[in-house]
Amino acid sequence: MSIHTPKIDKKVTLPAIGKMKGVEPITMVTAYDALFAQIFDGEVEMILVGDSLNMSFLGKEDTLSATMDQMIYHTQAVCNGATLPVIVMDMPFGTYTSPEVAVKNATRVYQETNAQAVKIEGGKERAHIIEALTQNSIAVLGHIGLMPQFIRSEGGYKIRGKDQADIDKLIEDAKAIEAAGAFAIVVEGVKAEAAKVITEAVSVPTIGIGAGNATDGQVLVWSDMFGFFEAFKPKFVKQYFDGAKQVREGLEAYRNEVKAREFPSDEYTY
Ligand SMILES: Nc1nc(=O)c2c([nH]1)NC[C@@H]1CN(c3ccc(C(=O)N[C@@H](CCC(=O)O)C(=O)O)cc3)CN21
Ligand SMILES: CC(C)C(=O)C(=O)O
Repeated sequence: MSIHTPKIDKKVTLPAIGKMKGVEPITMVTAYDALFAQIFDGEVEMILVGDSLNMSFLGKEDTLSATMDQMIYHTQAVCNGATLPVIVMDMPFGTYTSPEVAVKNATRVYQETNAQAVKIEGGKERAHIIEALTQNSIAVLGHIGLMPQFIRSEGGYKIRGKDQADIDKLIEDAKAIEAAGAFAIVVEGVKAEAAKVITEAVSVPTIGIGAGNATDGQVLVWSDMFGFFEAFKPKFVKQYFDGAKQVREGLEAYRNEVKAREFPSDEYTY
């Protein structure tokens, strides 16, 4: 039905993502269902089925209680809606505690969904997990910097890369997960200067969120960028659409018409 012409007209592959570094910024958004995935199909190179869905779909306070079953269900929905972007599923908290556990859980992602990769939070300390996954032919998107699955143990969401020691640690993390085989790395909540040097230190693309504009790509949570998520608004969120406001206006019009017996008019009546 759409008269819209998509920007991307063929399947995006993981090697194609790698080749975009230094050539063209990579665009990524989250999606949790088929309807929005269908709208995003052909518009962005990558879609993340983020465990942020625990907050912006399920309404919980943090991401920690997301489960494999829940993530797989949403990833199936997203894969039903979008076929062109690389689709990445976030591995939930506690599902990659050892190489064996990680391989067992991530194998389900390839067997039960059409996702091309999984995302794992963690730097050097998780490199052996990423290595086990990639050696078992499961593609991994790394994730360093502010890592939401660490919120309780860290005592909050903390911006990283504020001093040279932390920048050095982040570079070490990025290099370790690149060496372990990650095809790209999400760099979240990091000072722009730090994200720039991290990006320069690795040969795989960095995908930034709250990490300035020197990374090789950007990712945003769809419900943040379109104004549906109202629980909080981090500084890095740019709102491109006023979703909640538009929906409320639509609902008010509907309510008024129903109350006035104006809807359904003849046009909508058998
Ligand atoms: N809807 C949504 N959007 C997200 O970007 C997101 C999620 N959910 N859930 C998982 C994580 C959590 N994220 C967050 C949450 C809060 C801040 C935050 O409060 N940031 C403060 C700065 C904190 C500091 O200075 O140390 C801010 O004011 O931006 C940042 C990232 C990003 N992720
Ligand atoms: C914020 C992004 C990068 C994420 O991990 C998520 O959506 O869960």
